[in-house]
Amino acid sequence: MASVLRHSAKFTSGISSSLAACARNGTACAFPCHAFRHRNSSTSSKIRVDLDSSTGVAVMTLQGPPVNSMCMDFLTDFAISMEKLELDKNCRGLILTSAVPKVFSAGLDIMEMYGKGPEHATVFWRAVQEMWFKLYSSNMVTIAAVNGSSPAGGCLLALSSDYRIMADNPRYVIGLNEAQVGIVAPFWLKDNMVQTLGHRQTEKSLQLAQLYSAPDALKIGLVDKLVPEEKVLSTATETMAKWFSIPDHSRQITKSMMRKQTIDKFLSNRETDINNFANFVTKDSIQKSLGTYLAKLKKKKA
Ligand SMILES: CCCCC/C=C\CCCC/C=C/C(=O)SCCNC(=O)CCNC(=O)[C@H](O)C(C)(C)COP(=O)(O)OP(=O)(O)OC[C@H]1O[C@@H](n2cnc3c(N)ncnc32)[C@H](O)[C@@H]1OP(=O)(O)O
Repeated sequence: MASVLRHSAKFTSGISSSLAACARNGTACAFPCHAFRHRNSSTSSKIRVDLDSSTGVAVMTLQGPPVNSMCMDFLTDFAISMEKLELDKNCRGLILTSAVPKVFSAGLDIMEMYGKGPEHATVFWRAVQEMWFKLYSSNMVTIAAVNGSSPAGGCLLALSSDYRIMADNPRYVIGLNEAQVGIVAPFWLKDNMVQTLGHRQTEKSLQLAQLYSAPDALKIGLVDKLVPEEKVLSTATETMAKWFSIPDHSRQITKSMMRKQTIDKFLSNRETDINNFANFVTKDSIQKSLGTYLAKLKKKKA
C-alpha cells in the first residue's frame, strides 16, 4: 500500500477525548458528533480509508475504476487496511462503499484468472480467501453501503459484512453469478450465503448464477435495506450508531459464535481449497469459459 495511516488530528479537547474514549470502550455514543473530529486517512491506488476516531467509524472507499475489480493490488490493499483498522483501538465499525459511479465492485478481476499458471493462481486465491476471512471474522461492525452493481466478488464483500444497505435502483444488480462465468463459488462463500438466504434460495441462486435487481435482492434477504442512492452512506452511518449501542464485547462474542462453524471449516480446508482452485482454474475447459466470458464483456461495448 502506497501510504500509511496518517494521524491528522491536530488537537484534543475534553469533548473530543471523551468521545474517543467512548469509541474505545464500546459504550453508546450519540451521533452525529461533528464538533471535534479526529480523522485518520490512508489512500492506496485502489482503496481509501477514512477513520473518524471521534465516532469510531472507518469508511473504506473502493476507488479502482472502471469497475473496482479485485486484482492482486486491490486484494493486498484491502488486507493491509483491514489489519490496520482491526488493530486500531479507535475503530469500532467499518463501512464499505464505492467511489466508482454505478458499480460497487465487479468482483474478482478475471484477468488474474485468465492465461496465468498454477503459481499465480495459488497466490491469487490465497489473497481472495484472506479478503473474505478478514472481513467475515472482523471484530468491527461491518456495513456494506452498496451504491452500485455488485456481482460475484462484490457480493462476497456484502455477504461477509454484518449488514447490507443498497441503493434503490432496479438497474443495480447483486448476486453470485460465478456459474455464468464458468467457475464455481467456493464452499466458504456458499456457506456464507446459506447463512444469509437459507439452503433452498442459495441453491437456486448459485445454480442459476442469479443476479438480483436491488428490489429483488431485498425481497429474498440478500440485502437488508434499500434507500435512495444519495442516502446510502448516511443511512450506513445511522445504522452503525444502532449497532454501536450494544457493548462491543458481547456483540463480538455473539458474532464469533454465529460464524465459528464456517470459519473453522474454512481454516481446516484452506490449503485444499487453494489446490482445488489452482487445478480448476488452469484447466483448458475453464480457461476457455473465462475467455468466452471476457470476450462477451468486451463485446458489450462495441
Ligand atoms: C471446485 C473448485 C473451486 C474453484 C473455484 C473457482 C472460482 C472461484 C471464484 C469465485 C469467487 C468470485 C468470482 C468472481 O468475482 S468472477 C468475476 C465475476 N464478475 C462479473 O461477472 C462482472 C462482470 N462485469 C459486469 O457485469 C459489468 O462490468 C458491471 C460490473 C455490471 C459494470 O458494467 P459497466 O459499468 O457497463 O462496465 P463494463 O461492463 O463496460 O466494464 C468496464 C471494463 O471493465 C471490464 N470488466 C468488467 N468486469 C470485470 C472483471 N470482473 N474483471 C476484469 N475486467 C472486468 C470490462 O471488460 C470493461 O473493459 P474494457 O473497458 O477494456 O472493455
